Amino acid sequence: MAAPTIVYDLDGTLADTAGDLMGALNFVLGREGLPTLPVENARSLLGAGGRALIQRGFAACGHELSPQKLEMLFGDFLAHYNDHIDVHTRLYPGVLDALDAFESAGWRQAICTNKMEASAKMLLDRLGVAGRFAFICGQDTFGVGKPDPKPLIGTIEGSGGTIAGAIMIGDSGTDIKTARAAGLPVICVDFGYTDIPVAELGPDRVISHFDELEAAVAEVMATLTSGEA
Ligand SMILES: O=C(O)COP(=O)(O)O
Ligand SMILES: [Mg+2]
Repeated sequence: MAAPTIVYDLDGTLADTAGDLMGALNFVLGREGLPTLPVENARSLLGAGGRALIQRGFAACGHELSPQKLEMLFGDFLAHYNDHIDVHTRLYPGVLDALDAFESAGWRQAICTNKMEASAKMLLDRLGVAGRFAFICGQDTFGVGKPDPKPLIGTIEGSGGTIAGAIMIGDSGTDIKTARAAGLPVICVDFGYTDIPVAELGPDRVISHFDELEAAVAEVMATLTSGEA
């Protein structure tokens, strides 16, 4: 059987990126003369990519954006973000050990994020882990972002893996919907960016630390092969 594939979401799952994403949002809000938003707002603003973050951030300040204005702000947001991508951003505790464990066990590992592909690759490189992943997929890689299953399926295929035997690890309802639409099991961390507690959104398992990931994956995979799913 081909090596199984584990596909990770990035923001709120592998890395705590909220400080730098909210920093870039606050840069464009400030430039428009609007108040800045606290980093705690990240839970309800992140998860659907940069354009959605800007739209939601401006909506929180009572502003609707025209498509043209949004594109202009997105360009400035992205330039600021890419220049400050790892000021506050860190991998969550236990991530490196988990990546080591799955690599040693022969898994293919990949990323499927709603970040832009270039930003995701730059960030993973700065965090010293880009080489761990067989494929890194962003919101622009296949022309559509999560929750459409296309980027997840493309990530698995791009990694040389197969849907059967693949699993998604995420932090939000977006990741759960994406995994379900692609027919994959999904495990969620409970410390990421979602305003509704992730346990209420129906993942196969919830973990609170990466130390719990190997056991959770083993349990979910055993359930699938025994047909109890
Ligand atoms: O950039 C975002 O809003 C979310 O990205 P994610 O898909 O890695 O959580
Ligand atoms: Mg996420």
